[in-house]
Amino acid sequence: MLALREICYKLEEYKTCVATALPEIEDLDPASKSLLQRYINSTESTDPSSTIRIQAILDYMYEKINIGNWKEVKLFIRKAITIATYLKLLAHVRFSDEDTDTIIKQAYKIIDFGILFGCPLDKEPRLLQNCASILNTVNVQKNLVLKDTSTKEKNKASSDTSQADKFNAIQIESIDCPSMEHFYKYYILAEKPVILDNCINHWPALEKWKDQNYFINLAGPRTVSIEIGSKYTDTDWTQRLITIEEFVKQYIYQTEGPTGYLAQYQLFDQIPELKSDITEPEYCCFSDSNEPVDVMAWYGPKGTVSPLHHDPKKNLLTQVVGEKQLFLFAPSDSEFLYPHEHELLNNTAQVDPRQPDLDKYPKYRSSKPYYCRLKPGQMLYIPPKWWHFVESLSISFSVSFWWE
Ligand SMILES: O=C(O)CCC(=O)C(=O)O
Ligand SMILES: [Fe+2]
Repeated sequence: MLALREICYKLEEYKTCVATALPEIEDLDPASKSLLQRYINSTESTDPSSTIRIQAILDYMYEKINIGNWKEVKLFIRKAITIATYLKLLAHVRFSDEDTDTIIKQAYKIIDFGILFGCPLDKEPRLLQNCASILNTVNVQKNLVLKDTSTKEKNKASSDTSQADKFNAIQIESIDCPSMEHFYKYYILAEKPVILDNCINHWPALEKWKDQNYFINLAGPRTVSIEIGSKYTDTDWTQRLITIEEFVKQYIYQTEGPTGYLAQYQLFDQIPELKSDITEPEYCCFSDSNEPVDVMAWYGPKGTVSPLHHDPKKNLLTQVVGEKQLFLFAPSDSEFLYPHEHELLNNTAQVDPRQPDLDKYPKYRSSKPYYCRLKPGQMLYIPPKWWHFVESLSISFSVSFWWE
């Protein structure tokens, strides 16, 4: 366990790389640049009022990124956010006069703002993640009040395993951890979905993640972005920034109020400690590109719904905690599923396969649904462009591996 002063020294070791990164951000306005430059300068950072001045830069940048479409936000602004965040963190840890617990919790909030809205610097792409790892070496008091009910939920949900008939659907076949060749030939090349059993028995996550206190312990004060509302196609759907501790307490265990879902979230990038609980499946090596595999977390209570949609990459959707029901359709079924017309939603279809409205969507009758209930320890291979609808039947944590 390190003292706060040592933490400061360790954080400050990144100053040199930030100092070289700043001049390379070419389009940044000279006023912001020279202000940031002043704070990288070590004598200036011993001034406690620097927190306020750096915050002013961050507020200004934040205003800029909130204009227009997120995808069009200029990278130089996001790089400047990363640098300003780092400097704010230094000033905060050095000058805050709160108790250590509060300082550390606040420090995680500062870092996560930078991770969410900033972007990697070329020279030190994991700057803020590394700062978080340094903070992890200080022991903060944990506040655990939760009882784990996931086992109860799981048993209830598992009581009915074969629902495929009820939905007039074909049960997706499951096979025991196939050889690489078998998986490649009969599923990847054939573009066929399949459930893989017994491939992740060695994952520590299967045990560790059953207890939601584990996440509070490991990363309670970290901020994440969650989705609120039953599904992203609803008009009242929104997103919210929240700490993991608040999320677990307010949304994982809640039975009333709107559903909160930590969906399609790069949690393992932000909190690398969680990565050691899982392993990238070897099947992901069958790739047509050098792009890294996208590893996404899907963590939520019972009742989260991902409406019928398709994704461009291959997917091994891995169930770690709880149970989900899924409906899959081949790409050739698209016309029977009524994709939304708007460009932003045209990978999403309107039909709800649980209760298809056949008056509104008569062609659905011609579709061929595939169905499964995915249980802890199982992986579902979803070929690229296959439609999928996903509903959690209990508290659930899934990890998807997307690759090209
Ligand atoms: O689990 C979910 O809610 C959706 C998962 C999904 O759509 C995916 O992995 O591509
Ligand atoms: Fe998906």
